[in-house]
Amino acid sequence: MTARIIDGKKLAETIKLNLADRINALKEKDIIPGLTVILVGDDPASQVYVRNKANTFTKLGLNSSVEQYPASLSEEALCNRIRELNNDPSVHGILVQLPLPANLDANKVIETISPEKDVDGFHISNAGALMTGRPLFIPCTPYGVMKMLESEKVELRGAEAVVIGASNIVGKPMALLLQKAGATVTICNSKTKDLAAHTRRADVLVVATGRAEMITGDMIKPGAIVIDVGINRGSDGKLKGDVEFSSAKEVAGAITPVPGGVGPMTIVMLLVNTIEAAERKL
Ligand SMILES: NC(=O)C1=CN([C@@H]2O[C@H](COP(=O)(O)OP(=O)(O)OC[C@H]3O[C@@H](n4cnc5c(N)ncnc54)[C@H](OP(=O)(O)O)[C@@H]3O)[C@@H](O)[C@H]2O)C=CC1
Ligand SMILES: Nc1nc(=O)c2c([nH]1)NC[C@@H]1CN(c3ccc(C(=O)N[C@@H](CCC(=O)O)C(=O)O)cc3)C=[N+]21
Ligand SMILES: [Mg+2]
Repeated sequence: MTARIIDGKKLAETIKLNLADRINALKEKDIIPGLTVILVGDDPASQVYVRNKANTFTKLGLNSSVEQYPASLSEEALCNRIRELNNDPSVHGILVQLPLPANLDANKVIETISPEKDVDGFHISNAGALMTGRPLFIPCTPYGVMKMLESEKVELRGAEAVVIGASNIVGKPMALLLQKAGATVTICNSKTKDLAAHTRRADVLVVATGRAEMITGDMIKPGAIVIDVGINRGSDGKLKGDVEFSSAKEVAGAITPVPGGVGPMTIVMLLVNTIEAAERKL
């Protein structure tokens, strides 16, 4: 048996179509949801993502601007610019593309963003709000994964969910959302002993490590739902997930591809969060 492919690109398009009413209702009140993306340095991969985000926004008639700064930008100058954006009523969302150059303290920069405009959900107060069950913004990638599981009608209550990766932007919020939905959650990291023993128990397996194709079919429970968050660019320029798709699809019940899986969902949830931020200003 071969796995069902969970088409993130298609689901993202469907969600976008369903946002039209909310966007129009805002426009009738003369509000156009606006996102400002700040990119520091000249990492080519970051430039691609930032361009994808901006294109998605403008196609839907939303405002989006990208501000690019040299890697030499000082922390103070960056924080001052963020404070200006915090006070600009035409800006509903502010996103500082990560990773930042090493001379900048990412925590300090993110905590300068007003929590009401932190559409990534990375601000420490938004992380705390999510943890205590009162989220202001749900981080886009885990949010998108939950929408994929919903669309697949995956029963999460009582499910064994295993999340590999424990970052603040993917693994940890992912685990919280799965837990809230009723799953029994295990979080694995690079020190986990016998990773395969954990992954083989998973009804729902979410992989977010940044280690290309580290999860192979023999590590997957037959019929499991496999969500591959990884984005790894090979030396051939092609994108690879953290899951070896060819072997995993022979065992899993359903699986997300890379590209065309979680990535497009992340962008559409950023749209959702920005619209939500604008609606709160009504
Ligand atoms: N599709 C999308 O929209 C997005 C994709 N990504 C992609 O997702 C991946 C993860 O991103 P991010 O969370 O930011 O990465 P981080 O590097 O911040 O975190 C990686 C996590 O994986 C764990 N890990 C690393 N190696 C192993 C291993 N061999 N076994 C078990 N756990 C391991 C680390 O463990 P430890 O804590 O012990 O260090 C850490 O917790 C990347 O490929 C990234 O590009 C990220 C954001 C959005
Ligand atoms: N503050 C901040 N917020 C983020 O959300 C954030 C970030 N920093 N830094 C980098 C990661 C990564 N990320 C992706 C978003 C979309 C795709 C995406 O659209 N992927 C497409 C293909 C892209 C391609 O072809 O390169 C896909 O998987 O089909 C991928 C990765 C958001 N991130
Ligand atoms: Mg993807």
